[in-house]
Amino acid sequence: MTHMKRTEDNKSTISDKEEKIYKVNLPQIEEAVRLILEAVGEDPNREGLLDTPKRVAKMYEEVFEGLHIDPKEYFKTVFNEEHEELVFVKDIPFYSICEHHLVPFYGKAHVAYLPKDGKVTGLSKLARAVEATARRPQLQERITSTVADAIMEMLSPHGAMVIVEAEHMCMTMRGVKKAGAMTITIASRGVFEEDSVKRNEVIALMKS
Ligand SMILES: Nc1nc2c(ncn2[C@@H]2O[C@H](COP(=O)(O)OP(=O)(O)OP(=O)(O)O)[C@@H](O)[C@H]2O)c(=O)[nH]1
Ligand SMILES: [Zn+2]
Repeated sequence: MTHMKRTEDNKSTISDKEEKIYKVNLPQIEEAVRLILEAVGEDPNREGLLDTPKRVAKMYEEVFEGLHIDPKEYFKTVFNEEHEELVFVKDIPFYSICEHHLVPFYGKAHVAYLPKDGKVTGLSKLARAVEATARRPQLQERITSTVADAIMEMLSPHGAMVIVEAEHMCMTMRGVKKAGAMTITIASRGVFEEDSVKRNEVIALMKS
């Protein structure tokens, strides 16, 4: 017989995190933005720019809110469900900020794992882990491996596989200027690392 059980204490951990007021130094960001505007030759006191430092500070608070969340926490939500075949959430949209240039990179993440010993997490938690990991100064490779490693550590599955495909604005609007170039990164753990058939099954589903 199968049954689903939610771990109550874990649920409250997530809620606490989500309701947290992020401690970001907004005035310091505002001052920095005023300095940048001055430095590029703008007048931060002209009407159109007066509220810009405030807006940018709030934007950074939002896009970097993942700095205050440990994605592993989400995988404390575990259902005891005897399912030992593939679970795959694909096409999870995400937006992140490249840590080299502080401009966006964005695309889709695909997260698969093969549960073991009845440890199945909530589907939304896979997407939440991507979101929390993306919302900080990042590298695409690090988003990919962080999510895969968090699943492995918290759920001890047979394996986990994360594929991220993204376009980097630092390669599009500046520098090499190659609009449309997509970067694909893969992290394969456990059986997905060892077994190319299993890996290819995920890749085929991703493309379907
Ligand atoms: N591996 C990796 N590199 C990234 C990522 N985002 C941006 N980059 C790269 O980081 C590199 C930084 O290179 P640098 O030579 O230090 O900086 P740069 O002079 O601005 O480089 P260009 O972008 O080539 O003009 C560039 O090649 C970017 O394309 C990422 O998520 N992963
Ligand atoms: Zn960059």
